[in-house]
Amino acid sequence: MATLFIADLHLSLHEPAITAGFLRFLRHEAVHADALYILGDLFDAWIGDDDPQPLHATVAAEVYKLHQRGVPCYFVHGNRDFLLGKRFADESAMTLLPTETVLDLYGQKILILHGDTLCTDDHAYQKFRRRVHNPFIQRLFLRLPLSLRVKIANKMRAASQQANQQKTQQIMDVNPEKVRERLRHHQVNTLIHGHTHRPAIHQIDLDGAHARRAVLGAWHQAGSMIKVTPQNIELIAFPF
Ligand SMILES: O=C(CCCCNC(=O)Nc1ccc(S(=O)(=O)N2CCN(c3cc(Cl)cc(C(F)(F)F)c3)CC2)cc1)NO
Ligand SMILES: [Mn+2]
Repeated sequence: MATLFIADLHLSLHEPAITAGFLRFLRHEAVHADALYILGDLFDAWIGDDDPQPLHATVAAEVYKLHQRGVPCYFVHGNRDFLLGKRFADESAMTLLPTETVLDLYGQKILILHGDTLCTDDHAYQKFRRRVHNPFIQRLFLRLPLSLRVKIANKMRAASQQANQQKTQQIMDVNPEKVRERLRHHQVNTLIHGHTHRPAIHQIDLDGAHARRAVLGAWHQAGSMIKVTPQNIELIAFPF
């Protein structure tokens, strides 16, 4: 009896070892779980479900096999793959979840989200996020020829990397008050997210009560998952 959470694999054609690790994880670990939640940035970029990259079809087919084995898979958008849509979700039999969801797992309420919305000190990013989450802008972008979307994406990824180098570590982490505000809003004492690539389970004092924030690691040299069972919540790093 376990529910698994992963995030920030940043799958791309340039990192075949991570893709191979993910497929092994699906076949040997996720297949035995009650459910798998992917909390965003599964892909390093996403410019539309019509992008014919072979990687997408490979991943969709492998995730679909979970569904055939009776393991539900849920997806929360990250700041990279926020355009992943219904077509890919159907191909992979993933259920798309909103930005924030409160789960009731084995009797414990848990708030799940990607984590970028917690980084409220990163004003430049929040401004970027508001713009690209505008439905009108999204419809416009997705109507552009794929070749133009590729060009824009390459420019934006480079600009992102550039911008991140200028940012302090502090502003790129979650804002502690925002974390507490979200826990209060949903009336939960446990939160699981990714995005910051700083894996840890933090104990939080929430108005005198005990709360915790569990952060998933990115998949670079190893895999990272959070395993929730009726007894506890574990952060596990594993070789892929
Ligand atoms: O940790 C931190 C740092 C976080 C860093 C955040 N930066 C970050 O995520 N950047 C980023 C994310 C996705 C990509 S992309 O390549 O996948 N792709 C680019 C083009 N996309 C687009 C969509 C729309 Cl609707 C509209 C446009 C428009 F209008 F601009 F053309 C473009 C779709 C997505 C490229 C870069 N902060 O706390
Ligand atoms: Mn992210």
